[in-house]
Amino acid sequence: MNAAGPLPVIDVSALTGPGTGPGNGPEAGHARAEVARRIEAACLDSGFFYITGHGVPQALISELRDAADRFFRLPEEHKSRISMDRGGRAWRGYFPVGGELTSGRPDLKEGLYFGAELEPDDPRPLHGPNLFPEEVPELGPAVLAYMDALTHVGQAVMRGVALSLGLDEDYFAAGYTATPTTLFRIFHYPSPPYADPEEWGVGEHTDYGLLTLLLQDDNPGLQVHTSRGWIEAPPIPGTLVCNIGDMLDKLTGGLYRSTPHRVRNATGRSRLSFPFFFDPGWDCEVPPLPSLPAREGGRPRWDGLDLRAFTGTYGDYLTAKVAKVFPGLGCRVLPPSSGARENV
Ligand SMILES: O=C(O)CCC(=O)C(=O)O
Ligand SMILES: [Fe+2]
Repeated sequence: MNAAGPLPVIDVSALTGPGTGPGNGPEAGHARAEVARRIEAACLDSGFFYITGHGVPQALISELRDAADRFFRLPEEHKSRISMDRGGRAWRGYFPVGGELTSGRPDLKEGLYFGAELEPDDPRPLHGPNLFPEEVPELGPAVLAYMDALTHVGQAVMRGVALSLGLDEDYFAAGYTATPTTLFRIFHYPSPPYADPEEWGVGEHTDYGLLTLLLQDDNPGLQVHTSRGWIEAPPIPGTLVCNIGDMLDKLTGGLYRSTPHRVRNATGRSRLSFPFFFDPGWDCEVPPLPSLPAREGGRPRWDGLDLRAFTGTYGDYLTAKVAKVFPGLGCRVLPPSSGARENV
């Protein structure tokens, strides 16, 4: 592991607080511009940074962690009462260790998948009601409150991203994220022996959407593939790790790269992590931003994929990705005629 310098920590409170509206004075605008400059530097470098000043109450974070910890300590037969098989096309619920294949191999993690709470008859794949455990009744309310809080953080960071790209601060909120796709997962990485060096908690991958906002417990494990090599992104109390996903890469024509990362829990303890995905609306197509100069080439992606070649909606992209990491579920979420699978 290359011990290159740590990732930047950016205080985003200027983006979450009162904005540049009438009566707020020029200072608010200056503060936002400064945060945007730091976000730009981080996105041009590794695409990964920590944020502070996000405004998510510590009490809510503690409630969520405690409830998740209680859930993963339940016996397997209780956890599997909300198994993903029961969530169907909504892609919700619990999956056991080895149940997800991020890099074509089973991950050494178990987890819970959540999303916006919707009706069972929602026609879109990956949309519908959540499956919450009866054994831990406090988990459901904590998840929904946390997703709500993180949606605000996502909008705030995207204001900074917009400013960093020379766009109006509400550029994304007025379009791509007017109705964002929001997904939330809780992962538990047991502390396995890792006899095989090719075994990972989460295999190397990039994230699919615009931004990922990751809450970690006290245990390290996340590794990021920067241009200087693999570095660790250990937990820093009070922060969230923020990284950009494939859709922001695609929108910026590769100017902001979505960076591969992976997880190995070698602490000897259990590790919990809470990634929240803040993504474009389901029906949005995501061509390069018209305001940016067209860019040719650039370094090849880790997986050889050319994001510019994909032309469908974000919903198409996400559904095809999910079909790959959960092959059993894929046949249920992807219509047989979908061509998206081949392109992603
Ligand atoms: O668990 C982590 O620290 C990261 C998880 C991750 O990369 C993901 O869910 O996309
Ligand atoms: Fe990820």
